[in-house]
Amino acid sequence: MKENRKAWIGIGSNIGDRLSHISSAVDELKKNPEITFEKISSIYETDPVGYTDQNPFLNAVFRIDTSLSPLGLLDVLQKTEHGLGREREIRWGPRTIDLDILMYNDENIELERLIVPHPRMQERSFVLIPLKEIEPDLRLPGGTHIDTCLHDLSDKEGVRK
Ligand SMILES: Nc1nc2nc(S)n(CCO)c2c(=O)[nH]1
Repeated sequence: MKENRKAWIGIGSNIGDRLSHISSAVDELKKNPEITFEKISSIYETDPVGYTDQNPFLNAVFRIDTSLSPLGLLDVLQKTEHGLGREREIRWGPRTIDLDILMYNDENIELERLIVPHPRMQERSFVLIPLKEIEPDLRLPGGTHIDTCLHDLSDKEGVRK
């Protein structure tokens, strides 16, 4: 019997009917017998960071319980993205749906395909604000309390419920 593991996933969309893309992706993942949704944040409207010349995103974060391995989970997320028409044109560019593994248990993973914890999560209010909603007392990888991390970020006003 495989023991189950916790994973935190970031979801985002900034093309087309963003809300329906997000709810379709969640519905698709909920059908997977190896994934149990435990918590899901509100959906936030967020200003684009990184590549800023694009439409605003809708973002959320959810926690799952899963028997999938990290790469097994990545495969399921990428299949879900492709099923919703995600085309990886510009790496940082607009996308119908984006599913990122933020954390997987307390594991550190450094693979070509997968780096966990997500290397940019601690500098992104569009991740930390929804994450704090579902995990208010979370200590981020490296031990920093999520409030401390959020306090230092300057892009908080770019995240709106
Ligand atoms: N607000 C916001 N900005 C972003 N920039 C990139 S790249 N992405 C894609 C996630 O890696 C986002 C996003 O999801 N939300």
